Amino acid sequence: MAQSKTLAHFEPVNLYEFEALAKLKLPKMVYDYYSSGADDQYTLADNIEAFKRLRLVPRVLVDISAQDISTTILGVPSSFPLVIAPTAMQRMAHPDGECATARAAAKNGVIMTLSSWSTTSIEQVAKAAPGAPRWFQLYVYKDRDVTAKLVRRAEKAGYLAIALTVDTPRLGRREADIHNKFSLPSHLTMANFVEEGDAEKSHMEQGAGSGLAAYVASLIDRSLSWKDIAWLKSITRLPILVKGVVTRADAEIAVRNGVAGIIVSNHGARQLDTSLATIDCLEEVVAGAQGKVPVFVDSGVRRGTDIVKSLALGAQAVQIGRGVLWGLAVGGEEGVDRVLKLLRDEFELALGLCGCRSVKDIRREMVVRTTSEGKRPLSNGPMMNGWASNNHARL
Ligand SMILES: Cc1cc2nc3c(=O)[nH]c(=O)nc-3n(C[C@H](O)[C@H](O)[C@H](O)COP(=O)(O)O)c2cc1C
Ligand SMILES: CCCCC(=O)C(=O)O
Repeated sequence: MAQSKTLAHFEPVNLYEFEALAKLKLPKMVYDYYSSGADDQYTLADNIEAFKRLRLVPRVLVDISAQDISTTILGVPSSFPLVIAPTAMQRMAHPDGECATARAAAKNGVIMTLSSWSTTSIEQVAKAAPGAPRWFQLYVYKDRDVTAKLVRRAEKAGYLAIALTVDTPRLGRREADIHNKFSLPSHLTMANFVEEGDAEKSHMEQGAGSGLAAYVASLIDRSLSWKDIAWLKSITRLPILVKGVVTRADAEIAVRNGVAGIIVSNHGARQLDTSLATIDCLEEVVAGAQGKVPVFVDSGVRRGTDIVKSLALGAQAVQIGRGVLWGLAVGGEEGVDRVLKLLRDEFELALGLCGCRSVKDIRREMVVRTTSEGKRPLSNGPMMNGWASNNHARL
């Protein structure tokens, strides 16, 4: 098989190499859509840079011969603290699209989130890996009946939670998509609307600019507000997570509105350019959540060390978006499987080298903020945290 052959010839050993290989394989329009951020892409770069500014402070001579990196997410076991973020239109990356992702997620014991804008239907994805834990990401259409129907279908098909995306009342301006006149290739559909015979929602027109921007502008409900959490709760018994919160104030409101979890996200820098990197917002949001609901983080996670840092700053797990798309493009299910295993191995290694046997051993003190040159800020003194200086008081 051509896909496997590529893997056999050049085995990517990190997510950046998966991206480089994916770029070679994908049509330019598709690669550009997947990789782009909004406007000048300052936040796109900063999502990565911000993780680099954080440095780890390891402890030594801890027996790590029996590591356990598993965790529990909303009551569901997860082989390590990672959830697959929703990314739209996965069959542009590989013909097996969302089904390949679902199978690889199930095989690796991690939760997959399916996008509202999948190119495979809610039910088909459920059938691809029966019984595996999955969340459904919701975009709210102006037509609330259409929206409610999506939620009911997800519930019926066994999805365990609804991730309501709250950072996209309008689409961020992705300049490559405008140049490329991006639209969903005509052999593919927004599969959740095909059965309804709703061509306006299942297809995307190619027009003068980004077809996606036009689709969002005409169909997505810009009036979405906090009161709609109550509406959503009135139509489903599934737990609701809000995806796209980046402030303490919004985290507090989310908790008051009875959400089951908060996902700190800037949508992989595809919405508001020059917004803060999410890893720099995480602690604020964790404070706002007051320990009442779990907090997750995405945008810029590329390495096992990024997962350690996210957990040290209070996340229960990370989500990854593009990494899975690169895996899909490189090798379908096998490619996603490789990406998940890679991140799992990197996380286990980083955790062990930090002197942690399990995720429970992760402490805030393991992470320090540095300047962009990787220097500790002077104001924090030479040894700015107890983790490094308290002479093994923990042990
Ligand atoms: C190509 C692409 C499509 C996406 N589609 C969706 C989507 O349908 N719904 C959603 O809530 N987020 C979507 N996102 C955002 C991701 O869920 C996630 O927040 C982001 O990709 C995380 O950043 P990362 O790509 O740096 O891991 C998409 C992101 C990308 C790159
Ligand atoms: C409304 C956005 C469509 C899919 C998406 O979330 C993305 O491209 O980032």
